[in-house]
Amino acid sequence: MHVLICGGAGYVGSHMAKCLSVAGHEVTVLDNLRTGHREAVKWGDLAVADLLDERALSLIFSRTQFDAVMHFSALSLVGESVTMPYEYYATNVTGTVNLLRAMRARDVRRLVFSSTAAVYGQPQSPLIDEDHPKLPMSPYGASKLMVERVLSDAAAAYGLRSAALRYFNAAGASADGDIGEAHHPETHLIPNVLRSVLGQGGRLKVFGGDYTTPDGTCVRDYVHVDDLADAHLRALHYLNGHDGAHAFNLGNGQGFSVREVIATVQRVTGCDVPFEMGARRSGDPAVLVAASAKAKTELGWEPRHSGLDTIIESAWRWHSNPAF
Ligand SMILES: NC(=O)c1ccc[n+]([C@@H]2O[C@H](COP(=O)([O-])OP(=O)(O)OC[C@H]3O[C@@H](n4cnc5c(N)ncnc54)[C@H](O)[C@@H]3O)[C@@H](O)[C@H]2O)c1
Ligand SMILES: O=c1ccn([C@@H]2O[C@H](COP(=O)(O)OP(=O)(O)O[C@H]3O[C@H](CO)[C@H](O)[C@H](O)[C@H]3O)[C@@H](O)[C@H]2O)c(=O)[nH]1
Repeated sequence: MHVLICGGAGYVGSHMAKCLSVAGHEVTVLDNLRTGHREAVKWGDLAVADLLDERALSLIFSRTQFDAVMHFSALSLVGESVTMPYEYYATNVTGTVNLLRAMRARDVRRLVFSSTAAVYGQPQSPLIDEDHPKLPMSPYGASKLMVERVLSDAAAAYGLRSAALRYFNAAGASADGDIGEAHHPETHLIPNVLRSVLGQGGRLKVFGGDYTTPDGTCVRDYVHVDDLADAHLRALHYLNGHDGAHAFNLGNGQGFSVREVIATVQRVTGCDVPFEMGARRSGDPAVLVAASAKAKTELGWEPRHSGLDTIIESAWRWHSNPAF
């Protein structure tokens, strides 16, 4: 297959490009390089374009007949989305509708879409499954849920087959250290803990120690980026035999607190983590853990790099010697 990867210069998308390439597929990356990196595009061609530029999209689709699209492009910081909602809805919703129109014009009928646990909002049960109420608390989460609605409507109107993969906390890096997470500024926990060990960015600030969790810090479900890529590949194959718009949670089903992440980093790196306790970050639920039974049953997905040690070891390898 020849797969177009929108956002393939970013963190998850670049691991996807590698995974598809290793599986023998051809890849083209479309990215505006806003948060992505040219150096992360090592598999397939790069078309530098913005999803808001319909002419550029139509040109890219006229050059190649893609078999499917994987769509990672987005603005994806919860806090930032609250302060600049127009940009978030434009990129995440309008950009996606532009992409879907370009696909329709060329009769490309399969899409795997990066959704998020943020579509659920405040958890109403310890484990979140796909039927959990969807009450996003930020423009970011709302924009992803809107796209999921568009995908359902597109299935009914145009026969688009899609899978929305709702990831929990993507983490880790490629085992051989050639690509990894490189967000500037970095907001995610694991890279920030590692940066504090490396003396970059000062002491780690722990956002809140007074949550109703066993040690008072927030609990999250960390899933290795290569396991996410594997799930996307499985979702793509799933769409060969299934009409409609589908959604799957992707997580390990096991939560780790911020303090547990810090302790694991200390163990894996053999270094102390300089940190201080700070105030809660607004919008952070105390616990977010996935029930991913649906992805296991229907996609045959099983996370293989799911241990927190494995995730942190791979991230440590990358952050100690990043290629970009
Ligand atoms: N990282 C996580 O923990 C996480 C969790 C849940 C969901 N997600 C979702 O997964 C996807 C990938 O996340 P990531 O961490 O790799 O993000 P990222 O920022 O590293 O990658 C996004 C890519 O999209 C590109 N992009 C942004 N706007 C664009 C536009 N208008 N046109 C073309 N390209 C554009 C960026 O340049 C970047 O390369 C996002 O959709 C995000 O919402 C991520
Ligand atoms: O420097 C930091 C960074 C994070 N945290 C804490 O660590 C936990 C994890 O935070 P991340 O920023 O790494 O991840 P989030 O759970 O906030 O966000 C992730 O999950 C969301 C779904 O709820 C979205 O999908 C988002 O894109 C994705 O990064 C949170 O409790 C946060 O408060 C800190 O204490 N200090």
